[in-house]
Amino acid sequence: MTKKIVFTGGGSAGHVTPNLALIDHLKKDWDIHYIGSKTGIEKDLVEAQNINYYGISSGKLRRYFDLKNFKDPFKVLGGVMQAYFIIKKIKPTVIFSKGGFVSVPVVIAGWLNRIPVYIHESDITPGLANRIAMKFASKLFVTFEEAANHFPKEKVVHTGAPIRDKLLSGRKQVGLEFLGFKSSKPVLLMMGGSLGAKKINDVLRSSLNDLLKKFQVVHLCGKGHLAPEMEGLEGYRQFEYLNEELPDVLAASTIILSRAGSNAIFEFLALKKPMILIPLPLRSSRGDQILNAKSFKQKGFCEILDDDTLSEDQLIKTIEKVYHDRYEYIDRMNAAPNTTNGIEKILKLITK
Ligand SMILES: CC(=O)N[C@H]1[C@@H](OP(=O)(O)OP(=O)(O)OC[C@H]2O[C@@H](n3ccc(=O)[nH]c3=O)[C@H](O)[C@@H]2O)O[C@H](CO)[C@@H](O)[C@@H]1O
Repeated sequence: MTKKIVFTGGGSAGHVTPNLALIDHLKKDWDIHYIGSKTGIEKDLVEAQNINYYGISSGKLRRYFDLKNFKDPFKVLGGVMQAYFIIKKIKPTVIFSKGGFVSVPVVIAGWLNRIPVYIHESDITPGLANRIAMKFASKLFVTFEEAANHFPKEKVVHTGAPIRDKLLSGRKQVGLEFLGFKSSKPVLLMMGGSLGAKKINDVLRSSLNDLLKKFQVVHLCGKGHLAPEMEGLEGYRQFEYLNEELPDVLAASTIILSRAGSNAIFEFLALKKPMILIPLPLRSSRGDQILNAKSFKQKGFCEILDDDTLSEDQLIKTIEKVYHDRYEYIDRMNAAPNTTNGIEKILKLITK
């Protein structure tokens, strides 16, 4: 009998790309199904891989007051019902959840169907979705070693981050050609999290006059954040989101400016790219990125800038410092243990 697995997770790419990394390895021997929301980023990313996709209704779990908070519990309940019948029909061996609010109904429905549920948490502290979901899970896998303290001891396993294989085999020259960049000038890659980062986009763009004297800049600015007036600027390329070309563009990048989303920064670490991180501030998050960035700074992998006080001058100076000291950051990353890929450990636990 073919082994079957249901994946879930969505809302932003960080709740999807780790699933894709695992799916790549399971495709050959497992029958794979994905339950996500009807319109989230996960739908496009998963369907592009020709995986059976089921859209369910899902409510957003908010930490702030909103009239929708009264309607959304009913959507979540509706999602549990839909997921329950989908899972009952598929009869999977296991369910793997990467979190995000759409995963909650799926995890509950899996538990109701008595299917073992495994959850992965990328950040040091669990998000609201995973805090609810972990009560229904058999095992909890975590990216950060420090995260183990925030989960029930009997369930938690430190595995590291599942990283897509293709990201680790990018070709520098192909990346430079795709970007239309020269090999004689360093490349700064800016990744603002999968949904972009408006404030950093603005400060980076107004620093370009200075930055482009020393660097070529490739800017992943997020959906709806392209600046048409900057098209054609020599040494500057902007994209809303890169998929197939990302491995080559990463290989062509010398240093990275980024938010501090867990998956992205572990990918940069695996590729040994010195980083400048600007974590999402507390006023618009639970502070998970601040903890992620602090952990990397403590290990000497990055510099941190504060989103609230970010200025052009500070950004330019920090980029220049990290570029100047780049080999020191790379040495520390090379010396760090277990930083490449959590895939093997997770696969072992799932397939057991
Ligand atoms: C706003 C928000 O809530 N952000 C959270 C979200 O971030 P977000 O969804 O931005 O996730 P991450 O930064 O962890 O990962 C982004 C993923 O998208 C990929 N990518 C990005 C841009 C692009 O053009 N192409 C591409 O493939 C990256 O390679 C990476 O695999 O989940 C992370 C993991 O739980 C958290 O740490 C973040 O705090």
